[in-house]
Amino acid sequence: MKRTISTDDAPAAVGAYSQATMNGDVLITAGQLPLTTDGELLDDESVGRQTEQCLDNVAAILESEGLSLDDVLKTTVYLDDIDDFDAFNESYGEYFDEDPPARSAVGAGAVPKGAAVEIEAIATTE
Ligand SMILES: C=C(N)C(=O)O
Repeated sequence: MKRTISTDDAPAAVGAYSQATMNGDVLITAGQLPLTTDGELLDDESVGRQTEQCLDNVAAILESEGLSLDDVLKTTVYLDDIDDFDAFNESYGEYFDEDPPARSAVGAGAVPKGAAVEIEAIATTE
């Protein structure tokens, strides 16, 4: 049965979606923007810093269910500008330096709220 995840340790949704949903062993996060828990959008920061904030938010959601980034099977990354790929990739690699999850990264052309990057993850408790 589906259940929704909500934690104050990650930014609130900016629309009609849950921070994450879970069914059985599988947790799926919503796309995380570079928002702080106070709702501040780090759109003036570098793409590397924005990537860190997105992944900090993913990690906080996972941790609210006793999981960590090590439990991530797959991420999907939306870049406003695919030319930011190398800078994004450098920061991303600091979070997943061993046995990284599968990943898709696309140049989306635009990301909500004018962010440079949005990251979602699928994780499992298994
Ligand atoms: C930021 C989002 N995840 C959304 O608007 O769906």
